[in-house]
Amino acid sequence: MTHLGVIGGGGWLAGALLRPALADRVIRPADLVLSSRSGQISGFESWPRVHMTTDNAILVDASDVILFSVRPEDLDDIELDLRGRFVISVMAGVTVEEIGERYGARRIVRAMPNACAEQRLSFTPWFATDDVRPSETDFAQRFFAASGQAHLITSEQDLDYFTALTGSGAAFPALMADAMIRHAVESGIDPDTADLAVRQLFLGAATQMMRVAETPADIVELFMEYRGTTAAGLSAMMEANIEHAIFNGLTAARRKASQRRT
Ligand SMILES: NC(=O)C1=CN([C@@H]2O[C@H](COP(=O)(O)OP(=O)(O)OC[C@H]3O[C@@H](n4cnc5c(N)ncnc54)[C@H](OP(=O)(O)O)[C@@H]3O)[C@@H](O)[C@H]2O)C=CC1
Ligand SMILES: O=C(O)[C@@H]1CCC=N1
Repeated sequence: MTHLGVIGGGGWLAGALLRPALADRVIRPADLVLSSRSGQISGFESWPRVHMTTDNAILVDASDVILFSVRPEDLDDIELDLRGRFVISVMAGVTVEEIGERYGARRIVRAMPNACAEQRLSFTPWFATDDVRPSETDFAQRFFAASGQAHLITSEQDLDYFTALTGSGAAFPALMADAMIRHAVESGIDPDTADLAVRQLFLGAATQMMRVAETPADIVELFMEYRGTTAAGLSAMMEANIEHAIFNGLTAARRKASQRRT
């Protein structure tokens, strides 16, 4: 079995990825080492054999696979020699070139999961350098598949785009959901009921969009054809140029994802 070391293993994303992988036995608890700066790591109480450390060198010595899950700005404090080692990174905007330059590794997988990993509902595109071995790509696929849909891609540049589109997880839908809840409350619906109604709406909408053959555009068109209440709402949102707001948001997030290199 693979020995996995996760630098930043106490963080939000690491926990969201690791709990499904542990539950599915992709990794054995005794073969997992997590590091943090503070030594404060919670969320692994069900797996008491997981090792925890504040020393990344100890983590590296104990691991076949080193997964980086720290915030990009924290990399400057991490000095390691990872020549000849297999490295996975989930860090936004950190290229394989940068990882290679900093740490000497050549066998690198870069992935962009999202925090829906905790619910096993991440969309996780991942990219591998040419030198990565078949057993290592197999591990990466199994590891990311435990927490959602793992999708091998061949263009590293596309990862910056996916950082904006799907790495953001619930954030963009949550913005729309929050506006709907606030409108409902302003219209006299009690807050708890508004909250429940909108959460259930998003669950229903996402489940339906995943299960029916029609595309999201088809669904919009279907409601427009009724020329009823929903069409009135959709038309007003289109007139207010909701598409423009969404395009601007994704463009800004995409720009930020590649900003470290500009
Ligand atoms: N959260 C998300 O939705 C997503 C995050 N990402 C990427 O994942 C990465 C992690 O994000 P996230 O989990 O949200 O961040 P968090 O801040 O939740 O976690 C970062 C972790 O890194 C630890 N850390 C920082 N410096 C060191 C160090 N020198 N040695 C060991 N551990 C260290 C922190 O420890 P301590 O708390 O003790 O300081 C903390 O446990 C980022 O690069 C982000 O871009 C990608 C997609 C989605
Ligand atoms: O917002 C961020 O920077 C990180 C990367 C993608 C999701 N969270």
